[in-house]
Amino acid sequence: MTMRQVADGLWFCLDEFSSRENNRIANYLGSVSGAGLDRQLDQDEFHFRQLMEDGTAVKGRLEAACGTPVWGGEGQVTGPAVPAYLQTLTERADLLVRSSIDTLHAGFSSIYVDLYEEGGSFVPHTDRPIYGPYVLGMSFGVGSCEIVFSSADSEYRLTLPPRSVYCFGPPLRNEPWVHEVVGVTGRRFGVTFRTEAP
Ligand SMILES: O=C(O)CCC(=O)C(=O)O
Ligand SMILES: [Fe+2]
Repeated sequence: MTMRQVADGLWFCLDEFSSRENNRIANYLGSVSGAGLDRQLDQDEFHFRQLMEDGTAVKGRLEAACGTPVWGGEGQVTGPAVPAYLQTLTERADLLVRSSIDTLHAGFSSIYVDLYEEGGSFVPHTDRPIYGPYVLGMSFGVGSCEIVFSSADSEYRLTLPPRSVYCFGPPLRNEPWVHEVVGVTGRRFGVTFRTEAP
C-alpha cells in the first residue's frame, strides 16, 4: 500500500493491515509483559513500563522500547533486541516510506510501543533530536485516537483508527511543532518507528 500526503510533512493511510493482522499483532503486544511496574527496570528486556518524569509517574500510557537508538535517561543507548514479530512490522514500515516518501530511506532501527487504555493520552512534545527525520506510527487494538500536530498558528488533526499508519517528517518533526495523542477510545497500541539522526 502507499500513504497519501495530507499536509506538508505528514502522510497517512487507512486499512494498511487486515483485521486478522490487527488481532494477531494486538494479541502479541498484549502478551508482552508489563512486569516493570513493580521492580527496577533493566535495559535488556522488551516490556511495558510506567515512565517516571521528575519523580512523578507519567500518566496516560505505558511504554516499551527496543532497537537503537532509544532514550536511556541521559542520552541515547541501544535497547533490547527487536523481537521477530516487530522486525516483520519494521520491514513493512520501511516499504511504506520507500514507496511513498523517500526511496533512499535507510531502514528503521528504533521501535517504541505505547499502550493506551480508554482515556489515555500523550502530552504535547517534539520527538528528541537523537532520531532521524521520519517517524512512522502504526495503530493496533480496538481503540482509536487523534494525533494533533500544532505550532503557534497552525494545527493538523488526524484520527487514527486501528490498522492505520501515519508518518511525519520536517517541518512537523521539529520545533516549534509539537504533537500529542488525545481521545483514546479503548485499548490502543501505538507502534512508532525511528532511525538514528544522521
Ligand atoms: O501513540 C502514537 O502514535 C504517538 C506516540 C508519540 O508521539 C511518540 O512516541 O513520540
Ligand atoms: Fe512523539
